Amino acid sequence: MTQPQTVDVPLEDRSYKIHIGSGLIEQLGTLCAPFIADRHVVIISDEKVASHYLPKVESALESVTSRGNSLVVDEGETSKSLDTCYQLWQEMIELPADRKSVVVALGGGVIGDLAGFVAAGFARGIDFIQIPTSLLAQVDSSVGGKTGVNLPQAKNMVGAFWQPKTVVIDIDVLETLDDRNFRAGLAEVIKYGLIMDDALFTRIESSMEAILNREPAIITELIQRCCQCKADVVTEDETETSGRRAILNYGHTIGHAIEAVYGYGEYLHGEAISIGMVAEAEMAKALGMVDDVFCDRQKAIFESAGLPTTCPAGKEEALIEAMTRDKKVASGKLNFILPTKIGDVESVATPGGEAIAAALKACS
Ligand SMILES: NC(=O)c1ccc[n+]([C@@H]2O[C@H](COP(=O)([O-])OP(=O)(O)OC[C@H]3O[C@@H](n4cnc5c(N)ncnc54)[C@H](O)[C@@H]3O)[C@@H](O)[C@H]2O)c1
Ligand SMILES: O=C(O)C(=O)C[C@@H](O)[C@H](O)[C@H](O)COP(=O)(O)O
Ligand SMILES: [Zn+2]
Repeated sequence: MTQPQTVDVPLEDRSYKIHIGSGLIEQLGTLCAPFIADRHVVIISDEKVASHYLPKVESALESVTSRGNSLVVDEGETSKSLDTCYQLWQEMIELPADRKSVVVALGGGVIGDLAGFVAAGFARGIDFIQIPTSLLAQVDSSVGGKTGVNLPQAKNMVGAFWQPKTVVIDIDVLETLDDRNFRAGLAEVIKYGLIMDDALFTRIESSMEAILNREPAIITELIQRCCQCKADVVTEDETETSGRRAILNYGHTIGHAIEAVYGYGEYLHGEAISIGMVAEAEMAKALGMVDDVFCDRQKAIFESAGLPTTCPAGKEEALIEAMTRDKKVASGKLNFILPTKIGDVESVATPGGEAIAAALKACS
């Protein structure tokens, strides 16, 4: 077994390590011992992930604590709701969990965001650990401490910044992830190339076959590079105050609107932001920030990853309405993160109607 790689997230008293490698679920006891030894553990997972990995995780953690419970919710985006939080808080108080209990999020981004928020709210905040199992969660959502749930009107509208104590990424679990969800995770990987790492973008372009074949070396490399990119951004602007962290939102203004307008079921997050990035690049083109060459190259990489780049016409008004509820709206002005070249983006305050129309036309 090769040594796990680590990425540090230096955030003063909220600092933590991300461990990346093969066979790490078996090593969970050792990796998590500093945070869970002899403490009560509440593993939160979804039914699909639990069916594959819960017994293994429970048994690995039993080596460091004898007190633990597992709570399993339905799989899918609709579990990222206040109703599910309430249900989990009720179950935790009955266990009973207390302020020294530790939540372990075992699953994709839905479970990480949900369980993180459950931990942030329970007894005014208890420790939590991320064990991300989808590609999307391994490259993005498990890092950085954004936790929360959706409202029907707006994605991720209720939440908290709550950093995990550690993140353990076992690449072996990707074996059981279905193809559609694997490709959805690639949308966030491509995003990191587009917003801040042109070499990563070129690497993805030239390695798509190996990536889609899930060759461990390239997958480990992508996870490591994305986690490092995210750690760098989060370290600079943990709570999205200076604006630096907002670059991670490229494609998300339209992407989140698509997810909400279609009822959080039709499009996976990665699919919605793939369409969102294509549309927002058209907006940047309408503003003279990028040219056709950029837009074509970006669209081609999403197509080669098997990701959607359009959604049906007819929902433009609902999409605009949903965008007005984006968390990047400040003092009534909606900010978009738009590309200037591969590897760089800028924040643009309320582009004109023509640019927004160009973006929505590109969606359909
Ligand atoms: N907090 C953040 O910074 C951040 C960043 C990006 C995305 N997100 C959020 O993440 C969510 C999307 O995450 P996701 O795409 O992981 O969705 P998800 O958690 O629903 O997982 C996708 C599907 O894959 C299954 N699955 C997960 N791991 C598996 C495995 N190893 N084997 C078999 N099946 C597995 C799940 O059961 C689910 O059906 C969205 O809600 C999005 O808003 C948050
Ligand atoms: O971590 C961040 O910051 C991001 O923006 C990462 C995004 O990929 C992610 O989808 C995030 O949940 C979106 O955040 P939001 O603040 O727009 O809800
Ligand atoms: Zn995202």
